[in-house]
Amino acid sequence: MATLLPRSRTALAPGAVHVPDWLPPESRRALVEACRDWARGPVPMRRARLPRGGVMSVDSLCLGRHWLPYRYSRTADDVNGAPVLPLPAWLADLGRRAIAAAYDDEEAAARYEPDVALVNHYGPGATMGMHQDKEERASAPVVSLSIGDTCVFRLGNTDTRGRPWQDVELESGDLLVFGGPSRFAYHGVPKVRPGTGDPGDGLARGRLNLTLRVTGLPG
Ligand SMILES: O=C(O)CCC(=O)C(=O)O
Ligand SMILES: [Fe+2]
Repeated sequence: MATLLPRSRTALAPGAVHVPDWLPPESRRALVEACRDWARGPVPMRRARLPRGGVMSVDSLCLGRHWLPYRYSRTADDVNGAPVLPLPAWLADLGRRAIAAAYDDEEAAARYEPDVALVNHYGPGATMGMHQDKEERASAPVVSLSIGDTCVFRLGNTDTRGRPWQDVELESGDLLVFGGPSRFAYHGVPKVRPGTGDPGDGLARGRLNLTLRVTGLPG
């Protein structure tokens, strides 16, 4: 989206860094294409069912390991039981470059070995409630990439899903890393702004989010 003021790298909280416009247009297009390929299977995108009967409004798929509320599995136990696709080496590399960019720390980047990616697509009306990413058994940072429509991302605190929180607009190409003291902060996506994405990204509509994580689970 065209902005009047240039947006700059911002530390939102200790360990939480927003890097606007980090992904160049060709990388956005390549990621959109890759997501399309992954969605062809063996595990299609799905809306996860929550234990109390609700259904998430985002469509999601996983690489490396399958996430379902609230655990990881090698196979897509709540979809079709198929093994999930591996996390491609190029995507883990992108994660390392993201850590280097956010923290300006080449050593932290070299150590970063994500083993899962979660891909979410926000179609019309989709949101994500406040939650912690806590099925992982490691405290390495989460790398989050946004493509398509702009959203309001809400970064809360580590104690409760309520205030204090801060809202930040994530636009197409933005990188957000949350690690260190912010790794287990509550967060969510209360709003996506329809029609704000760049058609050049190759996404017909909605918002795509990829998160890379280190599960710390035995291989
Ligand atoms: O869409 C986003 O920016 C956040 C996604 C998220 O929090 C998650 O997949 O756990
Ligand atoms: Fe999350």
